[in-house]
Amino acid sequence: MRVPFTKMQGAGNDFVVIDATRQPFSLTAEQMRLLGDRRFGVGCDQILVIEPATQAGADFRYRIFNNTGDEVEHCGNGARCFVRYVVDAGLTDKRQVRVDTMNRRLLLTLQDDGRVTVDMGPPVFDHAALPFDAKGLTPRGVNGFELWPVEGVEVAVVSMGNPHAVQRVDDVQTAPVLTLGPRIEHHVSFPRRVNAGFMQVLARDRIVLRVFERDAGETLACGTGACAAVVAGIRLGWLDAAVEVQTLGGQLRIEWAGGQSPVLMTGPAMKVFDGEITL
Ligand SMILES: N[C@@H](CCC[C@H](N)C(=O)O)C(=O)O
Repeated sequence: MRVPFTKMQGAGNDFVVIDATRQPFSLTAEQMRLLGDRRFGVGCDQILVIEPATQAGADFRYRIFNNTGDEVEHCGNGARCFVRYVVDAGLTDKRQVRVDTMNRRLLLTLQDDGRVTVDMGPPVFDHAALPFDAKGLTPRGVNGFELWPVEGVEVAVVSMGNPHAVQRVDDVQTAPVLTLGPRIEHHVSFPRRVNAGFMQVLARDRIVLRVFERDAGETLACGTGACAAVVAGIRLGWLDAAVEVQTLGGQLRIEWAGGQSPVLMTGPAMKVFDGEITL
């Protein structure tokens, strides 16, 4: 099967984008693993599939698969690349696009400087939503929020549509992201596993973040991870309402006014090349 695709990246988090607005998407999990393989395929952190809208009020539907072939709920950097793709491919002439993911409707705005702002919706702290099973764990309350003891460190748990466990570290460069990340990802308290964030607070409006993503391992940036880290930092009293997040692959701006207000994420989205692969 010949599969046309577009390679894209947002702050170095990289994607194979498949346009399924004209023909149905039919790749198996095995074919997606091959597509995502950096040696035997194209290589990417996630595969993004763009489909026609199925719900009233939406412009498109957007599905996300980790490079393991597992379908997941959300991808923030991918959302920015999605809107860049649909505008550049002429699939819409709107600069504000509404898109449905597995469990959220996102509003995306293409800015004049080429960056994209995504209304990611509100964060969710309900443990069932992550899911997070706190049985046997005693939290430490900080500023009315909780830090949970997991794998010998304290994590804040937040869902941005997908699950995140965020910890504060003194030095993100030397943090044990590659060894502790997978242990947190697979910890028994997270039945559907979790994305593990490591944040260093530089100032109340500036953090450095590394994320060990569920399935994909450490990536150069994780958009939902940046939102989760800033939300956790605000709830814990460490951060202000607008924060610049430095990732390994670029900078994201995250804003959250608290409560049920949506988290806003602004950052880059770039095409790398078009291609075609036979699977
Ligand atoms: N890179 C993404 C998140 C992709 C999904 C994640 N690995 C998961 O399994 O939840 C982002 O930019 O948010």
